[in-house]
Amino acid sequence: MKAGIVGATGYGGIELLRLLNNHPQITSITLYSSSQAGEKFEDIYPQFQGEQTHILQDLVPDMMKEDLDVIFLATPAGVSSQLTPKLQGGHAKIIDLSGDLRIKDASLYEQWYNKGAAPNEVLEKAVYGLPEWNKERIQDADVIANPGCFPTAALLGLGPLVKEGLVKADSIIVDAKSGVSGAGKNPNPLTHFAHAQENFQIYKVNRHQHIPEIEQQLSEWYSDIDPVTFSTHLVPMTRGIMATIYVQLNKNLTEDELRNTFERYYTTEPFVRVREEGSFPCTKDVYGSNYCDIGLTIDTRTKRVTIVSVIDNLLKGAASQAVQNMNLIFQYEEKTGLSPLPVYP
Ligand SMILES: NC(=O)C1=CN([C@@H]2O[C@H](COP(=O)(O)OP(=O)(O)OC[C@H]3O[C@@H](n4cnc5c(N)ncnc54)[C@H](OP(=O)(O)O)[C@@H]3O)[C@@H](O)[C@H]2O)C=CC1
Ligand SMILES: CC(=O)N[C@@H](CCC(=O)OP(=O)(O)O)C(=O)O
Repeated sequence: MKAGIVGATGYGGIELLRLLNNHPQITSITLYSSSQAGEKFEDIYPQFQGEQTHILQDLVPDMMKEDLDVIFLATPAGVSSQLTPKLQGGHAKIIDLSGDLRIKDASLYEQWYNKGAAPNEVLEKAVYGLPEWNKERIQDADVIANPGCFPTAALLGLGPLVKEGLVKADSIIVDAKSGVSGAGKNPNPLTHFAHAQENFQIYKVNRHQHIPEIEQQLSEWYSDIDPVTFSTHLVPMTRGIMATIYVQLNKNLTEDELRNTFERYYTTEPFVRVREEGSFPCTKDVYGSNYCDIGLTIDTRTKRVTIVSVIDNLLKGAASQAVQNMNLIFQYEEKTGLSPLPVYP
């Protein structure tokens, strides 16, 4: 299988290269760059020197869509909305890591991303690539909208209770924290080392672009769901996301019934691990892996459920989830090439 990575010099692209390089079905990987075509990738990132070298290529959509089997777009918002129409309709499957193809309502995308949306024909074709919840549609897809990092953690944590109609519709609060690699390779005033280290800050309060993505999926599971409160914080660590989720139930459940609801959905899922009662995950438990670990409990005083969901933002939140989607599309075993265990400590 021949794979191409657009945006290969970015954090998501680099992780894709690392994963695809170890994927047994991938025979060639072509890297594309909009700003450094002609340069050797290994000169820019010497840590990747090895048996193979990669010259960064210019984007030629007409050739790419026929020559490649799968194209990953690891580009900033606003790029794949323009590029996907040029790459569609050929031989290659497209997996977009950005937010451009996730939100079905073009005007909602424009409102939250402050950019022009992809054409409706593209949005209609794009399948939301959350494998644990959308496997069948992913298997038939030509274009995948890979979920956002925060939505992956939030939705895997909320899915079983919302899908079962157990959550009071107006009670959802998602309090999320991310490491700085979530913002990509270029520092900005928020993520600059001098500002971010020894600091803990909330950002994009009530205006984070992942809010409509989370609400879109929740309302597919349960149409009467109300808007959610979703807050994001920057933590001075390189990678990792923790979403601490609070919901109220509309019926009483015991701890066992609560855990069983999650187990029913996730025991057959290779990358979601639900903790025993009293155990809660931290970000290092999934560092460098495709796992989402979930811990949960009910507060008998407030009747509120606390769900803790952790992922590696660059992996289950981006690159490895994209490879999981590729495996499903091409009918490889879902775990192929996704090295099973986290890096610890
Ligand atoms: N970082 C994370 O944890 C996550 C990121 N995402 C999303 O994935 C995408 C990639 O993220 P990330 O890797 O962190 O971002 P980076 O900023 O690290 O990298 C993006 C890359 O895109 C390329 N690029 C920039 N402009 C263009 C353009 N006009 N056309 C083609 N390529 C361009 C650049 O490479 P070059 O100049 O060589 O072309 C750049 O290296 C983003 O949309 C992001 O929001 C999603 C989930 C998690
Ligand atoms: C730490 C940090 O800044 N994280 C980014 C994640 C952005 C992202 O992944 O954006 P899309 O999913 O919309 O492509 C943020 O909160 O905006």
